[in-house]
Amino acid sequence: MSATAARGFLASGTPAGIEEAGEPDQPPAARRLQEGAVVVKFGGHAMVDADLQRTFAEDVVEMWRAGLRPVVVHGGGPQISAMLERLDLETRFEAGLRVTTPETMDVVRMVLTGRVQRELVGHINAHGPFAVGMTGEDAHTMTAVRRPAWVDGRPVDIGLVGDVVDVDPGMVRTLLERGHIPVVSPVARGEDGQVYNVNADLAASALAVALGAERLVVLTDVEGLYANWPHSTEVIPRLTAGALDDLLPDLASGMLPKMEGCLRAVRGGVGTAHVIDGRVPHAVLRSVFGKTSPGTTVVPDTAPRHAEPGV
Ligand SMILES: Nc1ncnc2c1ncn2[C@@H]1O[C@H](COP(=O)(O)OP(=O)(O)O)[C@@H](O)[C@H]1O
Ligand SMILES: CC(=O)N[C@@H](CCC(=O)OP(=O)(O)O)C(=O)O
Repeated sequence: MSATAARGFLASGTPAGIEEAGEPDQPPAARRLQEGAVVVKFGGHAMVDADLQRTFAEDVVEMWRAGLRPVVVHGGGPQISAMLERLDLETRFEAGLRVTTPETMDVVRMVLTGRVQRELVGHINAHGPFAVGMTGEDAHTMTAVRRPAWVDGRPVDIGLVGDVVDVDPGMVRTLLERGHIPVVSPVARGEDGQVYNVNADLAASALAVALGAERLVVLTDVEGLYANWPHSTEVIPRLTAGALDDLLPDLASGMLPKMEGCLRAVRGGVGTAHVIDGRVPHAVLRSVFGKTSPGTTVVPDTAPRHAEPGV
């Protein structure tokens, strides 16, 4: 779907490929979502293609034009790994999280805030003066503590990896109220004076909870959560928080922080959390305005079995 078609969808109807979502001038999902923020996490694997970055930016601006309040939290794992490799620095992951030495942390901060965030801000601002980049450090938005990790039941030291324990959403709210689209890098401050590397899925989830967001939408490089991966690529379309909780210990690394983030989000009051395929152009618009979201939807335990349009 082109940007013009996407605009057409919001303005006057439904282009091919998107299910009818409601009245043509403004889909019901849009009306409902205007009440709250929609936190969109753009994963590093989904953003390796410049065209996808551009269509992602178009989607975010279209959401804004429809009256929604999008907040972007970006990843950048592959981009960090590429830079570490160029610098001849070793990198490894434990339980889906990058083992972060002080030297690694410098590179993480440089790549996320100096490059990935700037690129996204640039793509969004090609459409107008919307995006403002910030990190979790700014205005004490995210406070983190060192995250403990276990592998096979044994504790492992993963260094300066943070778990967000406090979010002050004031600055993000101020930006939203002033009509901006915040673009947030997943770096947080610690009360111990350290800067922490936070997995972007978990940062997005914590921010969504603090904002009381209507939705968390996580873009990645697969169609959703696969049942029995890597043996099958059958997508689980819908999960309650309780069912996801049971599944979590069996998940492999990439999906682990994503699904943990979705679980924390819905348990923290976010309406629904969605994992969708960011390789599909305009996936965000399909998720937010379609009758049902593609990919995997996580709902609170109390959610009605037959969800409303747009869920
Ligand atoms: N159950 C699963 N379903 C789908 N993908 C899975 C699953 N378990 C592990 N994965 C892996 O997780 C990856 C997505 O996580 P990740 O590489 O961290 O992406 P991102 O950069 O979007 O955060 C997929 O490409 C896939 O290889
Ligand atoms: C602690 C930790 O693992 N932090 C991540 C932060 C970036 C991220 O999460 O990027 P994706 O969403 O693209 O995976 C990292 O260093 O790769």
